[in-house]
Amino acid sequence: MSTATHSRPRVLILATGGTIAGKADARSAIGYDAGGVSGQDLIAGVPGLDKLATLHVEQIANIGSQNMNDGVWFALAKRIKAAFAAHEADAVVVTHGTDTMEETAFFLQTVLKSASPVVVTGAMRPSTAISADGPANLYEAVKVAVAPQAKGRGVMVVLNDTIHAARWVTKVSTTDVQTFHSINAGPIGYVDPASVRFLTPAVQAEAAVPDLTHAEGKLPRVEIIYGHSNMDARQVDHAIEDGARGIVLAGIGDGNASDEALAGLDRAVAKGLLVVRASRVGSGLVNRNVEVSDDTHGYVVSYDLNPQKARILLQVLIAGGVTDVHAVQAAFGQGLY
Ligand SMILES: NC(=O)C[C@H](N)C(=O)O
Repeated sequence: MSTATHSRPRVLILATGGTIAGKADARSAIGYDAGGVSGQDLIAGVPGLDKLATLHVEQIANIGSQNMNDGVWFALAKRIKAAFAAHEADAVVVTHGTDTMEETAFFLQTVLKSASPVVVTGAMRPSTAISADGPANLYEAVKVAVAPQAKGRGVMVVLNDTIHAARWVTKVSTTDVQTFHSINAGPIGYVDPASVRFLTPAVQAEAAVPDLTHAEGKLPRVEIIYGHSNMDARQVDHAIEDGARGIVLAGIGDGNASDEALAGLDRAVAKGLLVVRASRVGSGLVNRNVEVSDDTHGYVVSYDLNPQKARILLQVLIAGGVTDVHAVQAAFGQGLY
């Protein structure tokens, strides 16, 4: 991308696939394959996009986000960091599948420390569907990315006229176009043909995590173990034997688990694994020392982070050498006031 002075803001679009790039499957009336249409073709299908910004598109991957992986995450993080460092772009828009969009957005939020906007968008209907939602979402994502008031807000998710912060956004419907909600906090803003309006001031918490954007390859292994009634410790013991560095409990209620499962988690702590108590419930915070004495067991709590985001934060911390239980707990509290 040129660094010359531009009258329009410069937006780097990084395409990774997803339903937004999905095409109908000729074998079935309802089926489609996520990924397939190129980022270049996606922007060509959105009238007026070129009037919002000078666009440059790069294809980072073309996959359904069910196949999202550390390799694509690091490729995205490095490219975004390099683009901002070289003043190549004023903002970045990532096109992505919705299944793991919240995880990619949170990973990027965790490892990037830039005031320039990064907006992740996608679609619930494939590009070939009647009333495909991708073009409007892409248009709105670029519109938010270039809005002056988007600066300093970190990584955002924009779909269906709604702007979400990476920390709180989560997918709540398998099929609805309004699938993203910001649990506990609500959306941070709205975008519509008339305006981009934020509901909160721009305060981006300084992430208490190491800079990993130069790291290569894979994040350390952290398992999520889903709590349920009649729970034993077999999965916990298996994770220990299998070499996991950490376990996130998607606990019942307030991050709870049976005595048997907790005994397994204690074995994990004794073996040097980091154990984070999160909740499968979907809203509310998991606080320390309520029904479970975290101080005694040596556990960390996830506060407002859902299990899949707690896993990412723990992976990034371990990868960066932050393994002291107090430092890990402090990092989970960053972003809360
Ligand atoms: N709506 C979607 O994008 C779902 C798709 N499986 C994906 O995450 O890539």
